[in-house]
Amino acid sequence: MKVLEGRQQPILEVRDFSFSYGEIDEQPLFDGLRFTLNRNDVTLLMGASGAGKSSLALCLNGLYPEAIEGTASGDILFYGKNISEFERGELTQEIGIVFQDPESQFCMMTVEDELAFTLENRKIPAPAIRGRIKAVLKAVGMEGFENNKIHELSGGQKQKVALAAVLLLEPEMLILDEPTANLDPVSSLEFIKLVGKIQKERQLSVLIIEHQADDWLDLISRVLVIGRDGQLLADDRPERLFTEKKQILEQEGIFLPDAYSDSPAFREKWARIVPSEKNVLSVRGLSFSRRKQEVLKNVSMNVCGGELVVIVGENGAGKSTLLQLMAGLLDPCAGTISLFDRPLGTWQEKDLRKRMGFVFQNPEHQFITDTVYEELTFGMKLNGYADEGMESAADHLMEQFHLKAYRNNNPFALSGGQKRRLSVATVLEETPDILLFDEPTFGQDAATTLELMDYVMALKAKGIAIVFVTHDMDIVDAADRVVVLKQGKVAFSDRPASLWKEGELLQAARLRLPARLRKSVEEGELYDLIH
Ligand SMILES: Nc1ncnc2c1ncn2[C@@H]1O[C@H](COP(=O)(O)OP(=O)(O)OP(=O)(O)O)[C@@H](O)[C@H]1O
Ligand SMILES: Nc1ncnc2c1ncn2[C@@H]1O[C@H](COP(=O)(O)OP(=O)(O)OP(=O)(O)O)[C@@H](O)[C@H]1O
Repeated sequence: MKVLEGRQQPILEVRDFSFSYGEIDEQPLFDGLRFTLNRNDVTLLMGASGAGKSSLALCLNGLYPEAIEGTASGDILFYGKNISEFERGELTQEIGIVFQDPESQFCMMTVEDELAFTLENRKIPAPAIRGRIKAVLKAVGMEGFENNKIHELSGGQKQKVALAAVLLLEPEMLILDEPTANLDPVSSLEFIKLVGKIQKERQLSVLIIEHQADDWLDLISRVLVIGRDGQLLADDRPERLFTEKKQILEQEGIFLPDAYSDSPAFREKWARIVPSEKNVLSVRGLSFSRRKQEVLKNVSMNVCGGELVVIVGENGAGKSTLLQLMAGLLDPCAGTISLFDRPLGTWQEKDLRKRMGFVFQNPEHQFITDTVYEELTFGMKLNGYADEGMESAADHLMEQFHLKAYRNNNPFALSGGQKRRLSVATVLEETPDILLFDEPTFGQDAATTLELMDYVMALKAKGIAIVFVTHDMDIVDAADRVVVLKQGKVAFSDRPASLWKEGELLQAARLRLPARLRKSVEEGELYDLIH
């Protein structure tokens, strides 16, 4: 593509673009959008969960109408040419997109095959392929993973491979849809730094979709906000949007960056309720191997009634594996896991599921029915709910989790944040003794994160034991106890306040301080975070 020098060269022009998953005149998702993205600009796209950010990304990159059903009007031009005039697949080489759910973009078995496929499509000569793959894997922190099977990677590792694949495309424009959602805190910072470097080197146009702008502030020059009503609510410089126009974000329930926000830290939002001393779940001497790799080594921990325990650690540390073992979905190679002093293996499956709720890292792995309502009532039916009770319980959950308008929608056709809320809501129909959540708040805007946490904290106050796997250090800060996993071993288990003093451990486990401490302490004083 021939490009002119200069900062204001338009790369993508959106002219009066409207889109609907149904008919365009009935409730369009966005309506008459008009904006231009320039070469060498980094733009942040913000909006409440469900506002239409991912859908817009798919339209911009030409995946509509090929890959998504719906109706649209208006035009999108790439370097002045209407995107509908591009050959099939041509535009996807020019506008690289990293999807919100990285699993949806893979088509090969191993990491190397996936990346080689991208390079072969670009007609890169075979002898150069290996070297390029090695270099890109190093850049995203996945050196040596060439022969690993993609479906056997951890969530964050998959996200890193998806990023590597798009970087290999060397596109003119990058669209990144919540690219750091599953990355550990330091990997997330490293990735943002990498995007900045590549953007500068290649003068790319980058569009980032993120709920939390904080770590991107040094990179972005412009912010677009789409409202729940499908209108473009703002198109401005970050400094102005986050100050003079911040009420737009507040009204839409969007996170203000911490540097511009005076809202209290998460840990101050909920009254501190001391957990009981009653052990609900105990893990003793647990070891677990996947293939020949020992993923967990001699792990012991307890979770008490009314306690919020968070498990943290770098991508691939073994967090999701530990949670699945705690839920009885995998069997330990050594050690025991007991619920109320009875090993999990001695429980009837039906009783175990009544007493414990489990939310998968990827919400789609959990969905088994065709509508939001059926999904919510599936467990209730198994547990013998009466019809009227079931209807009102499901209504209550849909109301709480902003899913009422999607009652009859297919769970797979929800937005990322809506899927996450549905997967959390499905385990709340009963009041179990323990809830295990794998990254429950990812993909949420400020308002829905707070509502979800309010709900969970109310359950904790009732005495329910809660375990989170999370990369969100502000949520860690609000927990009763934090367990740090490092290469499958427990490296720390105590109050979060004690962890924040352990600079070396934070660094080794690729963690960060929560925002309230980052604000007051120069992070670099504790350790040199990005090398
Ligand atoms: N394939 C689909 N069919 C029908 N409706 C859909 C489909 N995909 C998404 N939607 C609906 O379109 C709306 C916008 O979804 P989209 O994923 O674009 O939102 P988003 O702003 O990216 O949200 P989030 O921040 O939660 O990821 C949502 O209400 C969603 O339920
Ligand atoms: N199904 C599987 N088969 C083989 N190995 C696996 C499988 N699932 C995960 N692993 C490996 O086990 C290790 C731990 O994975 P796990 O998903 O528990 O990590 P995690 O701490 O949850 O990571 P993340 O923060 O990226 O989600 C990783 O090295 C991963 O590659």
